[in-house]
Amino acid sequence: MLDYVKQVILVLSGKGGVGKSTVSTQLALTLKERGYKVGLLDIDLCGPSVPYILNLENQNVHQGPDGWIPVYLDKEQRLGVMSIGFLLNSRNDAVVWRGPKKTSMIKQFLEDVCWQELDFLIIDTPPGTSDEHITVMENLRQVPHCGAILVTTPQEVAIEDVRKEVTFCRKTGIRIIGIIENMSGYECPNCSECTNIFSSGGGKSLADISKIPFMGSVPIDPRVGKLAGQGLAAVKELPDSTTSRIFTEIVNQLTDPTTSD
Ligand SMILES: Nc1ncnc2c1ncn2[C@@H]1O[C@H](COP(=O)(O)OP(=O)(O)OP(=O)(O)O)[C@@H](O)[C@H]1O
Ligand code: SF4
Repeated sequence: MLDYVKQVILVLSGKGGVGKSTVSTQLALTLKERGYKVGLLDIDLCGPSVPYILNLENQNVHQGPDGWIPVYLDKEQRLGVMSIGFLLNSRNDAVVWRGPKKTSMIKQFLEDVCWQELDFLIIDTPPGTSDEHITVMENLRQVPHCGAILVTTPQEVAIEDVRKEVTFCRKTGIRIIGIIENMSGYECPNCSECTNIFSSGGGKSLADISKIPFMGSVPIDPRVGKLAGQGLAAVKELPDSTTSRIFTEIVNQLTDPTTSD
């Protein structure tokens, strides 16, 4: 399964609203800007926000002879996207499915999308550890070059939840690539001064304690919030921002052969 994908990255968070979809999309956009072929699979069945963030909300996926054809962000087809959101009439439609139906939809997402050859497949998951995660983990355990990035915010309560994610990954045998701390201070768009609104450094200390690589701290930047809905990469639109620098560093870590399995 997924043998045409060089690297699969699951993006996980213990809590909702920590910016997991923002991190997944900026990661995908940064990799695309660097010339990689990328797939972004949104399996947040209850709150699929990737089509909105990438400004692809009114697009439809089509069934080809070999499965679903993803929606492409660019005409060069460097970033393909698949989301349950493409199958709903509106973003506000709730998917109220029981476990078995969710499980079979996720299996279809993993098996029946014609991605073509990909350098990276990024999988945006729902928050927490639910049926969806168990299905994904069971299906991906055998896939070489599969790992998870954990996203958290600096507050203690979010860190506690990410600790549970670490245990979950270790129990299910998924390699943890690293932790990203999002909303780590507020970067003023005028003078670039960064103010710690919450406590800071929680993600880094959890990474140190758990012996997991710490990949970077992304500040709250209102300009990044505004990129959501437009499908624009911070590395291209805000090249001088801290966010751009951090995503560049994160992608360097992912593409450096000495840091991968
Ligand atoms: N670094 C940031 N700077 C500014 N705004 C941000 C940042 N990260 C996320 N946001 C904003 O916070 C909100 C929540 O982000 P996002 O949807 O990515 O979170 P999530 O963890 O995926 O949520 P969910 O639990 O619903 O899946 C969005 O409005 C997003 O634009
Ligand atoms: S951080 Fe700098 S630019 Fe932003 S409000 Fe304060 S002084 Fe003004």
